[in-house]
Amino acid sequence: MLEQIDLLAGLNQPQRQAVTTTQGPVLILAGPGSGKTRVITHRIAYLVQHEKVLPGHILAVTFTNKAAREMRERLERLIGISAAKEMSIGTFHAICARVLRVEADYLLPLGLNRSFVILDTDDQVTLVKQAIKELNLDEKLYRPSAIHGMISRAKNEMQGPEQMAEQARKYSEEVAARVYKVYQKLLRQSNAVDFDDLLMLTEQLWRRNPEVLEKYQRHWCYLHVDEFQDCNLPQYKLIRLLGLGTPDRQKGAGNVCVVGDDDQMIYTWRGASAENVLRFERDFPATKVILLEQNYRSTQSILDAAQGVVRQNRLRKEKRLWTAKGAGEQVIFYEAFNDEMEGQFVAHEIQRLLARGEVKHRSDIAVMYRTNAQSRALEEQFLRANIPYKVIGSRKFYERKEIKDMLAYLRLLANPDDDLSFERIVNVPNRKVGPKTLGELRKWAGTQQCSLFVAIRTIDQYPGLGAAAKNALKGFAKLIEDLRGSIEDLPLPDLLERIAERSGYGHELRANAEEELDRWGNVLELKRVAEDYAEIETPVAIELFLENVALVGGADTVQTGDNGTLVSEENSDSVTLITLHAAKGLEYPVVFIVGMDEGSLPHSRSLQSPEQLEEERRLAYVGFTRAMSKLYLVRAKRRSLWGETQYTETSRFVYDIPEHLLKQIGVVSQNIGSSRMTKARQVEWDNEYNQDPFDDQDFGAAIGSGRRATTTPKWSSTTRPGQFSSTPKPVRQEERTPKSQQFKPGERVRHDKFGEGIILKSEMESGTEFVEVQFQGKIGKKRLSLDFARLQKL
Ligand SMILES: Nc1ncnc2c1ncn2[C@@H]1O[C@H](COP(=O)(O)OP(=O)(O)OP(=O)(O)O)[C@@H](O)[C@H]1O
Ligand SMILES: [Mg+2]
Repeated sequence: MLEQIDLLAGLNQPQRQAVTTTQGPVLILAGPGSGKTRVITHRIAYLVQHEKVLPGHILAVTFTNKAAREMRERLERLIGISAAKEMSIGTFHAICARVLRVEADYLLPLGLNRSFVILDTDDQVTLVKQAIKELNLDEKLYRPSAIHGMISRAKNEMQGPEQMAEQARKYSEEVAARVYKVYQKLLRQSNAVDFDDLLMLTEQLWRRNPEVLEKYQRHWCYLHVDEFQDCNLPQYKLIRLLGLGTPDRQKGAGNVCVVGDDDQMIYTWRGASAENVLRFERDFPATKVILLEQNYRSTQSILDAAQGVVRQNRLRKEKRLWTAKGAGEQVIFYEAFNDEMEGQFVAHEIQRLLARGEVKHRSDIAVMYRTNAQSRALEEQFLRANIPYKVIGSRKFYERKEIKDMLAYLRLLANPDDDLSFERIVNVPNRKVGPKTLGELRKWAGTQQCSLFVAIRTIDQYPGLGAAAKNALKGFAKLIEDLRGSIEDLPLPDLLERIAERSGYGHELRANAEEELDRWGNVLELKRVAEDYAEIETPVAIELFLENVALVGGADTVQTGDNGTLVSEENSDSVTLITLHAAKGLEYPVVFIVGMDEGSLPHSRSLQSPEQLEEERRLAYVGFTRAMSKLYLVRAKRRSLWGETQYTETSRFVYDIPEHLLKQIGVVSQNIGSSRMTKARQVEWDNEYNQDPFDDQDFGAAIGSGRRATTTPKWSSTTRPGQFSSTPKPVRQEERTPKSQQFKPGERVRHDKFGEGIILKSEMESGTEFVEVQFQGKIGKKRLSLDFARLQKL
């Protein structure tokens, strides 16, 4: 028998009120960390334990599957596994999919049956493409991803093709409405629905069939919704239909409890709207509004820093939020020279926190970023530093499909006999080389005792394949031959670009719509990695590049599960890498947010629109407020955005943090002469950072000087980030005598500690030669200043 836990003991007064107000509509509006999710969980347990509500009558809607899992686990601990099992806990999409399968008979007139499939975003875009073709529209003029986005937005506003056409103000919208119609037809023809359909169809089903609605109203008579601020219109309507309660109740008096925080609304691009709260109060006039003001998660410094950022938004209601945790530490701000060193800093700092016992478990640490492609630089450094990590919401960078595909192209160019790579990409993008053709080609290669690629040369002699299949194969072979022909002329990054363009794969990836899995962004990030090899002869560059990739993406990576999280590391102690969007609702003792620069956060796409900027601000707010005791804001002064290296500016959000709450550590930036280029010159650690792991001088030398540069001006904790770029400080007291460049890309060198390597790049900066070297094995790439590093030519 499960011991009864006092469900109210650990709650403050308004939280108790929220838990015990079990009848009628309840709206909880409160800031991050104030216990909204905890209140929902305890309320559900309370309903079962005290009010003897049957668990089957309880529905809880969460924003992600992960959140649903966590809530279920919490409830298992509070009221036992068997009771928790009977409850419905899931995302809107999951719940709707279940309803639709049960009520599949109602879908028959629409051309759907019980075994309908739910298309993922890639498949949805493919279907949009097909619809565009069917309408004889030019795919170049009407990008499938853009049209797909417009259709999805229309669906989120609950418009069908006709309504979309009626409301169209621009020609492109008219076109999209036409595509929408064909797209829906194609969906139904293949007995398929997209994500938006799940919501719309359920809403329609309930609205048009009162008897069905009533069944669910009686079944799920206690409704809970977490992250209410991010509901879109169909989701809101589902809440309203269900929440109105059974027909024998007074209108608008159902047992519906929604919790949210308008400052954390980060999905307006999916149709979330600030109207929700107003609508709710209008639709449910009996609503009891409960405010929670105590934050139990973060220190006051973290809260104040976060509020400094979100307070700049115009369209918001001020909320009170305080914590009993005390001021805590300042927020730490660090500027790295480039994104590689940004990752290096995070990795070293994590090691330092663990070594000093400041953090016990790696799972207490999360590193957050704006876009998935940003995980690459971090992953590379974590692998080098042997820090176990898991990527949430996406696969590890080198396991992402588009990256594996691009690398397979490169491998095949380097080695045409690489059958594994051949098989991976012979039909990527689709060239009509199906499994059957491939099977026949394998047979032919078997009889000829050669690789698949070589077998194509003689494929005309093989009777087992038709002309169309042979032509498809020959077309592919020609593509690879042509690309091989350009190896000598093109630097590695350009070669990657040519592969993407000539193969048509780039076009296909750009057509992909999903914001959160920006596949083309990942390919550009791969190209960025290749930039480091641009100055080396391409055949050697390919070899080094693939070697480096094998090192960071190879042996020690673990299999991933369906949802992209690591299976075998799921329960092991690892650091979490996660996008800001996916981090909503979560909390960690230590949070690093990387990419705190203009263009990354706020994202470059948002800079033109005040509304989108406000959303970026809320996103930063969500990120900051995930931290319990330590928050690091990290940025790179030089970053490659969309494949090009640029000097960046500190994120405007950093400047919104009250000065006394921010402590800058690390590199001083400087204006050199008339050049506008900001350069990293000096490293200096505050006293408390003296036990830093950079003792080995590896990092210091890498940035240019290291702790030996005792003349570095020490700055106070009140210095504002970015200020350095306008107030140059002396670097060295002695004058430098200009030296000439000693190393060239491609040269082999030896370093006392790092061993043998190859020079990738050499550049002079203010009289100092900086080289980038790829060392063998785990050491990998390093940027060294020749003022300090001793390199011997081999
Ligand atoms: N009364 C309380 N006493 C002790 N700890 C509490 C109390 N209320 C909440 N907490 C703790 O505070 C943390 C934040 O709570 P919770 O995640 O429920 O906040 P939230 O309002 O849902 O935040 P977010 O808006 O970020 O989703 C959790 O660790 C939770 O267990
Ligand atoms: Mg929450």
